[in-house]
Amino acid sequence: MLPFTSDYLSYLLTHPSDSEYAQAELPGGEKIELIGAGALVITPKHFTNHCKAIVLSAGIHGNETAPIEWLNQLLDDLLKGTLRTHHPLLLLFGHPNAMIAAKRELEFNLNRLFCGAWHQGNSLEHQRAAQLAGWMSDFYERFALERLHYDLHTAIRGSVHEKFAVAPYIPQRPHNLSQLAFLQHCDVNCVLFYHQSTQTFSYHSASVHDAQSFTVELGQVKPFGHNDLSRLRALDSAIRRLVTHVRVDWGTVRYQQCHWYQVTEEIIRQDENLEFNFADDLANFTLFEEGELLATQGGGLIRVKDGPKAVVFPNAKVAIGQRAAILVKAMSRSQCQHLVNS
Ligand SMILES: O=C(O)CCC(=O)N[C@@H](CCC(=O)O)C(=O)O
Ligand SMILES: [Zn+2]
Repeated sequence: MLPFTSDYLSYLLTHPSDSEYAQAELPGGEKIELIGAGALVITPKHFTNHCKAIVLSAGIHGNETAPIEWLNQLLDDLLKGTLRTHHPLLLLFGHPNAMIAAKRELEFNLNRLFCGAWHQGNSLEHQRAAQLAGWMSDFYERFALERLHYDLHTAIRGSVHEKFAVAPYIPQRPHNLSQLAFLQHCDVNCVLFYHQSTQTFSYHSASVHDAQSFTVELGQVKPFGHNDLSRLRALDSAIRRLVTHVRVDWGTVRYQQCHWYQVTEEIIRQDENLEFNFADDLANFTLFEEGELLATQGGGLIRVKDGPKAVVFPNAKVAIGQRAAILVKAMSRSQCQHLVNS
């Protein structure tokens, strides 16, 4: 029996370290297992090899509450039996202790500790990254199906593109156009194609497990109870369609609506003195022209090269040695069209 009947999030926030295993049968006959704090596996009674092993994660950063609330609602509908899944699901509530503290992170940025980086420390975040990666690995091995992972976040700043995805850098693998079309069904028309390997959760699932995965940014950070979940209606419908059908044809990418960007470089915080040359509330994707001054650091000037370029995720307060911003270059209409037709 599960220790909750609905609203798992409320249970989790009062039992963040409860690691008891529990299982139950859902009204539709699927098996639900609570495999640890914030981790649930749902297995349909019958599934074929056309099905997919789907991981949905939210709250890797504790204060990014809209996707956490959304995931809790999805789980509620599975618990009630008003939503039934044809695919094995792993639902992960990333960082319960940071959720309770209403903070992005406690000591370390959890989303920089995957791909084995969890071995480099013993903080709560290092332990949690190892645990989340272990659950993911067990799940994907158990089902031996095509693998999907959507890691849902919200951004610190406002954004020119309210919703956008980061596609991990897997150079040996062509872009999956059906996944890009799926993102459009989620109202995510903006995609950043990363230029190098990272230690994020979505890069972990793509590089270690060959999953089709994305970090998906779904608006701006707000406290629990202050989100307008109607902004996630398209994502909600697309994911419900994904889980309730054995196969969905997401159609072709509508390249006229694509705002795709190539990531060209990262600004790394090298010391205490990194300062951006723009306002704290500058929106993500604000464009800077060739030669414009972006930041000063260690007495040096960081200017735009090969502009215009847009700035995404600027944050001068990240830990030293971490990514303090990324610079992206918009892909032209013909580059998008070329990718779509490739
Ligand atoms: O708004 C911000 O500055 C950060 C929002 C956020 O958490 N973004 C993710 C992106 C992960 C990726 O690059 O795939 C992060 O920084 O971890
Ligand atoms: Zn985040």
